Amino acid sequence: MLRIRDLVHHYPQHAQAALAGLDLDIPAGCLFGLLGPNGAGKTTLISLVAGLLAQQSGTLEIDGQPLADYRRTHPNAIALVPQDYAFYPMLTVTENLRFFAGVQGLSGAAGRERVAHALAAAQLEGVAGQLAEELSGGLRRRLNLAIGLLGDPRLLLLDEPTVGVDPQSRAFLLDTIRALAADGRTVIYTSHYMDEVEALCERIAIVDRGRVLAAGTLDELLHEADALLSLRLAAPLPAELAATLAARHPGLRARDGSLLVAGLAPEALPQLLAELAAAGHPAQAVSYGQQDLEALFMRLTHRSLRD
Ligand SMILES: Nc1ncnc2c1ncn2[C@@H]1O[C@H](COP(=O)(O)OP(=O)(O)OP(=O)(O)O)[C@@H](O)[C@H]1O
Repeated sequence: MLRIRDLVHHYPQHAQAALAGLDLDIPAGCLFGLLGPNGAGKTTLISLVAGLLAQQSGTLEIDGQPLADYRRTHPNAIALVPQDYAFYPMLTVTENLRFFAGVQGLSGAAGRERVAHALAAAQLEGVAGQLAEELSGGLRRRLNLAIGLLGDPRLLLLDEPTVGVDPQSRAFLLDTIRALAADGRTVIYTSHYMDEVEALCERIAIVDRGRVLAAGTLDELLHEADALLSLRLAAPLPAELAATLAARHPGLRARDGSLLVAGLAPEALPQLLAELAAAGHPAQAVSYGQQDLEALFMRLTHRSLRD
């Protein structure tokens, strides 16, 4: 459905390209995850697809049509749900929805039907008359999403839609997004949360410095990943010791009471176990050969998602 080739984008007064020749194919009806650290180019990419930024060079096509032509013939087919709250705090939930429906040319009975549909899809009926500024973080995210659904888009672009929400709202949002994709929509989902992308998305692209470093189904990506060594420890490793070990064993990271090491040569294992024991943190259990998206991500980008 969406075909992207050699997409380049420069912001004025910014020497480094935000997109540096990005290639990507996103099949129709796919729930697609864009995973990348801060500044990777995710927002720039979806802003270009949404038409918020003018295309500078490269190819952007939907169903074989240049994006600009597609947008002209299908004005409401692409919707962006931005990272920031994009509604009026001093209007109620319903007033916001009516206003944004009007902006999209949805008036009269059709407009009312779309507002009711968006309210129901985001389960906001119970707070329809409340001022947006009085909503909790989770309900604000749902209002952002509801506004994105007004035009019944075929392609929905979600920019970190679960940032700052409580676990219950997060679970609700993820279920809603799944249902939207199951309905045949194409959904592009950007996130820092590896677990969300893993659980939600059928296909994933790892993006960094304006390029796609790897793309495919989770299985395909993990197939290419290095085997992962996992050590269970009695207690979390002190940060200083973890840093010392990471300097000697690239791909090592401490997570709670575990130590994970990607791509460790088997002959280096005894030395690592001896170092841990000498430091007073002997491994209690060792497993080898797991695959892990986070390890692949770190190997490809040389940084963690929050760097
Ligand atoms: N309006 C702007 N003006 C100048 N430079 C920008 C602008 N927006 C983004 N950039 C730069 O372009 C690059 C890509 O940024 P972008 O926001 O697309 O990344 P991102 O992957 O969405 O990051 P984040 O997860 O932090 O939102 C970064 O180097 C960023 O500093």
